[in-house]
Amino acid sequence: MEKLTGTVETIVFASDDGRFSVFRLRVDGQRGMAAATVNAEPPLVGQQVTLSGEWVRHPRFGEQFKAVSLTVAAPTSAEGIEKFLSSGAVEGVGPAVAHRLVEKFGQDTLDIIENAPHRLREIPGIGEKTAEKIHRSYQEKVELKDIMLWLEAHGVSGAYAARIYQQFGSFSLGVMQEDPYRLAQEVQGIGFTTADAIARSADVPADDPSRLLAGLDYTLSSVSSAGHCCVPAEFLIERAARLLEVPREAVSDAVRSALRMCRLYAERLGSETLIYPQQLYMAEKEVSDTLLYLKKAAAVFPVEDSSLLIDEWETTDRLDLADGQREAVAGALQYGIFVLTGGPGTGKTTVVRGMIAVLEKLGLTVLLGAPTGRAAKRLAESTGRRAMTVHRMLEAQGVSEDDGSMFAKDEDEPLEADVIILDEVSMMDILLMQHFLAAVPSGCHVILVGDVDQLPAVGPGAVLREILRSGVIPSVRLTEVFRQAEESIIVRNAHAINRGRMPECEPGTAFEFRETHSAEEASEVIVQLCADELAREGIDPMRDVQVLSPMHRQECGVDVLNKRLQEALNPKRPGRDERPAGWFTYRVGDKVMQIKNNYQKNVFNGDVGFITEITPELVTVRFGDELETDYEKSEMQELAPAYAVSVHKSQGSEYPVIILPLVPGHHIMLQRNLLYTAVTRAKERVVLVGSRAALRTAVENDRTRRRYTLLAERLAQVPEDAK
Ligand SMILES: Nc1ncnc2c1ncn2[C@@H]1O[C@H](COP(=O)(O)OP(=O)(O)OP(=O)(O)O)[C@@H](O)[C@H]1O
Repeated sequence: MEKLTGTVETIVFASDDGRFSVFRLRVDGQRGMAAATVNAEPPLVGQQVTLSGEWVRHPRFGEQFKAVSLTVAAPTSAEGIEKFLSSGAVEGVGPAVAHRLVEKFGQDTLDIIENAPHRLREIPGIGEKTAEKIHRSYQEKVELKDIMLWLEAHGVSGAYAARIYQQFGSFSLGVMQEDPYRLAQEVQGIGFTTADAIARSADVPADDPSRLLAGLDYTLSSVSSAGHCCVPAEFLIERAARLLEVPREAVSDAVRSALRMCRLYAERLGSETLIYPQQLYMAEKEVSDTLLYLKKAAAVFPVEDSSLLIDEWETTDRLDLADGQREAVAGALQYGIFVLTGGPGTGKTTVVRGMIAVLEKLGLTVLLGAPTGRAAKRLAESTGRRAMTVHRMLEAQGVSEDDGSMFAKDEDEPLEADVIILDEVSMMDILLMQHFLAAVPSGCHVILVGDVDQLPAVGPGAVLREILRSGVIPSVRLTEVFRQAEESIIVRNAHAINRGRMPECEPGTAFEFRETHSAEEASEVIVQLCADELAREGIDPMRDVQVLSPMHRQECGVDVLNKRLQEALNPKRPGRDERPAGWFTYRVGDKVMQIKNNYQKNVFNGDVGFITEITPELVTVRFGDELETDYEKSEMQELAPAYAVSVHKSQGSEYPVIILPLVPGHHIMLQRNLLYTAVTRAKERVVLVGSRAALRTAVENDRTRRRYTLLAERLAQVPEDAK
């Protein structure tokens, strides 16, 4: 490793996320300048830096010093100080003021800015406010530099400095030294591993209680991101002990003390003890309590004979409801909480329309919602009423959910409605359900509609399934399929798959299977179908076809398919602007998906659009016919390429044609409810591509991985008279 010392002359490039920069420096004892790169925030112009790393040859930029670490000393010479201050690094100081300051205070300038800012007023033109501004801005730089130095000195990348400073300001060094695990909890982008590296270098012992707790938190959060609300104690202890490299007994003790502090909670189920993080314990308990309360506190609507009202609607709508459907419409009038489930084409939407008609006839206010923007839009279209996302209904505050939404609607300011109907409830996790139920006014009837056989929510819990499993919440499960036979081979096959039977796949029908012998071949067939075969049949591969995949990585995973489909459907051309962002280079014309709800832009998770323009600052995306939205560089992570999307991401959306690869490499994802969810996204045509063996595995595998949650037990356990 070589060392290089010099004075920074110019900053050539600094990435927005502070993870990479290029600068030029005048190397000590040498003539001329050198270019250097570092995976960190850039130093300041005028700073004395010492780099260690190696010389490399960049194909475009030539000889560069690639630094793996950078340490900074404040400029010491008067000339260096003036250069540093002139660079605009300190607010309130430009070249003229810098010159006057150095002329007056010489080598002491920085010392005076830092420790005696009142003296800055000796310079004509600097008043009290400006002096204070200069002091504060310089102080910030000094602190940031100190944090960076501390991190580098402890073997952790200085790139985290800005984020730590943003969160803890002047307390940063204190937090890093005294309570480093707070970094993992409170600084975005810092996980347990980084916080642990910082803590260990600050000599925090391996069995320090704060370390054990942080390790438990981390293990529990990775468990909940796999969809669980709780986890068997044994499993938690085993995993945390392995992560922390400490004996199991130490972790057991930490669990016991966390339970005493109410940081963790425990429940017993048979011989098993299940451990919850506090947030999910509260969520599960509140959801259970509120559901039972709603059941008990249902308002009695002014209707003598509901069947007359239903008859009337059947006549106007020229429809004969099946018994289950009738029971469900009546359920909306009768119960404070009611669940309607059923597969595709079983008439859930028809029942919802019936419910709305009957409830409105009684002059009741009905609110409609769904967990995603796409699902809300479809609900609005099929009922002819306004429908909102649950987040919007609850008036989520904050730009996107990641900001840790707070909701304006809650128990203190509940929603205003007599009845609330939510669709696609299989996609709601326990936390969203908790927030929703908190905002339901007393006496209001809540109707939850969804297909319980779909994949559960991405977040923790399996709310819909658990409510049904409890057996204590009134519900109807529709099983009869009403869709016309000819248009419903997709629906028929969806039901077959759901019962564990192989689907009928016939060439030339709306449900085809293309046999391939390798993942490479499958991905070639998919590209050929989109770029050639379907296009020749007049199907627009960009707008009408959605390629889905069970996985992200691997040959037939979402990432590879996106690259290959982009190459085939929207190739590189001179004059077609591009923007690299992470692993994908976006191009004008690309099909993209919004992957977070963004209330300011009015675009929601799952919305698909096309890039219409790329400038050095902005990427413009058109969603639908009306909405055009600009994305700044820092917002690009809200987008993902959408030539192919994961089955999970497709939940709640429908497409004319879906193509799904099923190859043995997808092994763990070959599950019945995943295949079922994918197939039920298609309105007109399904093409499965892969091996029959993989299809069979998916159909037969109904061992959907168990989700640890005790919502059903909680609901069912409460003594009958309290329900
Ligand atoms: N009782 C009935 N008699 C005749 N046709 C019906 C009946 N119920 C529903 N249908 C028809 O069956 C089709 C499917 O119904 P609907 O759209 O309500 O089902 P769904 O469960 O919401 O389906 P999906 O989940 O696929 O949207 C529609 O064309 C609807 O008009």
